[in-house]
Amino acid sequence: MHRALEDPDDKPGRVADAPLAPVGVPLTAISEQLAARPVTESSHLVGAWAHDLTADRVIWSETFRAMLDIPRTEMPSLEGFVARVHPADRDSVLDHLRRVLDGEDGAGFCFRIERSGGCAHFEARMVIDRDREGRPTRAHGTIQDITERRVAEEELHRKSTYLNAILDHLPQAISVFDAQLRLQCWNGRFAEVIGVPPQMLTYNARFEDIYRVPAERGEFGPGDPDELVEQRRRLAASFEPLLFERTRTDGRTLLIAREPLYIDGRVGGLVTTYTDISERKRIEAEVRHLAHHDALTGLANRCLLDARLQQAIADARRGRQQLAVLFLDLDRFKNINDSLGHHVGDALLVQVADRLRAEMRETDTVARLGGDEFVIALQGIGGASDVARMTETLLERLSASYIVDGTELHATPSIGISLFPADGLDANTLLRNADAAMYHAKALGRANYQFFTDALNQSTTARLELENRLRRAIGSDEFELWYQPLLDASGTTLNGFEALLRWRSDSETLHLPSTFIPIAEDTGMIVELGRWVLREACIQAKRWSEFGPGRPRISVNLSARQLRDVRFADSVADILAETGLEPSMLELEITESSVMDRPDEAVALLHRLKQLGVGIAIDDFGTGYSSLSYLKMFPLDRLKIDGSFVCDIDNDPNDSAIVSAAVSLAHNLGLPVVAEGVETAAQALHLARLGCDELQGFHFSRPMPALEADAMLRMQSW
Ligand SMILES: Nc1nc2c(ncn2[C@@H]2O[C@H](COP(=O)(O)O[C@H]3[C@@H](O)[C@H](n4cnc5c(=O)[nH]c(N)nc54)O[C@@H]3COP(=O)(O)O)[C@@H](O)[C@H]2O)c(=O)[nH]1
Repeated sequence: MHRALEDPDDKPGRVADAPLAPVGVPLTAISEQLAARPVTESSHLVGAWAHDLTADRVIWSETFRAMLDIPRTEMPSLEGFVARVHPADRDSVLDHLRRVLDGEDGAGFCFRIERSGGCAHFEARMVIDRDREGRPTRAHGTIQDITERRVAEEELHRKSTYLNAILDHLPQAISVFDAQLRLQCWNGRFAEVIGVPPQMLTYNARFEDIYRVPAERGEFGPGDPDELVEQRRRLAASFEPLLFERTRTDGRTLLIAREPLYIDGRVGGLVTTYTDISERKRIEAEVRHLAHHDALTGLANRCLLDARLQQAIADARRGRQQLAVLFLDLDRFKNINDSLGHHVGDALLVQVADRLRAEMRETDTVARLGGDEFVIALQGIGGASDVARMTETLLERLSASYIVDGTELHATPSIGISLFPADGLDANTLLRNADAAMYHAKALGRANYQFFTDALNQSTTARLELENRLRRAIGSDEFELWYQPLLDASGTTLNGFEALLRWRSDSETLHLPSTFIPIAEDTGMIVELGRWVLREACIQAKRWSEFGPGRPRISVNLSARQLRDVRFADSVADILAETGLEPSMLELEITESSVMDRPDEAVALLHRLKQLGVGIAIDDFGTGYSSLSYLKMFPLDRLKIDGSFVCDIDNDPNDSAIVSAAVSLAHNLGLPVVAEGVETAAQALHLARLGCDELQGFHFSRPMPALEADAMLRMQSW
């Protein structure tokens, strides 16, 4: 810290102030005068002394004696005085006396004496009288107790030492200018922060001289440095509080806080702190970036896409231009993720994002919505043919092979396109329609693009309507369970029923699950609906269990979404407890894909269900992974061979071979096999010969309402 206040110099032998007593006053006069004063320990008392050098006679005043604690009985002498001086100061005192006698101008000196309460400090003045030849004839002088002053100075010194240390340790730079804008106080960082040589910063240095240096370096922007400095000087001279940020030419950002300094109630200067907030700015920018960008690919996220789309729509509306929204989804990306692992999937997404970025113009927005879904907003397009050309290029680039971890991968996109204003006037509609067009592209065989059309519009609208009706239906008793029998291989014994959901939206229309289950899954309604199915099926099975011996088990289909519901196992337990159904009478049918989505979580859930005592069957076996490893991993009770292998089993030897292999695989694992979709007696016979344990299909019975199932059960003896 640099300051105006000089450090107090407590070395004996030097006095900074003017003489306390006039020089040359006759010693006798002083001593008589002083001897008359009371002896007290007061800083303004003065003790006097004289030394007749010719006669070697010393005189001390009463106060002198009192100050130095010398008894009246002691004869005054130079030695007597020196003996009382603090040993550490003796040499310098004697040296001073000697030098003054030798003719040096003797001003004053300081010394200490030891007292019981600590050291007392004295300031001494001394004058030498000389004869005509210049020989010293008499020395005389005064001493004054300056202990109080010294203590105050030491305290001040200690305080300023701490203050300096604190200021130099502060992370901020600090400067204090007085009311005339002259530098009074500053710390080490100040020179560095404003970029001036430290030696330029001196006490009373002028504001304008200091700030000219950064102004000339261009820190205050372009313009005449003198004018720029003058502007700043005028602003500072207003002594108004100020808080502002300044980015330096080296890229660092300073937060500058300026406050008037009040001394005795009046503005006495200006205190300015400079905080380097570059790191904070960097983190803020990073947080802002993260809030608006996808962490994996660095592309815009949903939030930024919405903002950009709204802006682009407003621009397009003003400029009467068109705008295209491309919704892009990678075909079979899930397979890559599942088979090669998420790290490969992620690396692929990053490469896709890079290719998209490379293809797009500055004005376009490329966003990742999550998973393998990307959206591109193209501004200022000429028309649909323009967009088609760009999309074809995109399709070609994205379909070229990728190398991930040294492995060549192939991933094609399906792209849906909507145009502003034709296909929507707001961001949500454009996105929804582009999404619908993308699904259409997928349905048409993937690796292609489709524009949104009126027909699509109609089917999207129809789907939305259905979605709303379904939502209403859940609360209004419009669902029914139908039951399809499961028979033994001979087709004579009823082993169980599969519960199949139906939706009776009015007395006329009975909706099959394929028309509404996918919507219920997409919207999450399946969780509530599935709970209703499970409860209804358990109530029914409990009733049947009371019909008598030969109780049929009940099979209930589960969707992937239900398996992801963390409370699913609890709700199964609750329903069993509520309905009183014996757990072993309930079998849950899950598809391969629904568990392979998150195998670890699925294994845990299936084990919990197993602990409840319910059975678990793999449905549609043969259409998905059909892998031995997962069959071993999951706690299964039955395997249901998909109907697609059954329908042509009598004509296609491959189907027969597949069923045969599946049966031996299941039997080796101790699992019974059900063949579903059995429509003819020949198929039933064929499947029984291949070793299937149970059969299900229209050949035996179509799904039927509960009352019919009741009747069938009562005739169990058929
Ligand atoms: N999550 C839930 N999914 C459910 C529920 N109820 C049904 N579903 C799923 O819907 C799919 C279609 O069911 P549905 O239209 O009822 O068709 C079933 C049978 O009618 C049909 N089947 C049976 N035998 C034959 C046959 O000989 N030929 C033929 N063409 N079709 C036949 O198969 C369907 C039963 O299949 P599966 O479940 O694989 O045993 C259906 O796949 C269910 O997954 C529900 O409550 N929740």
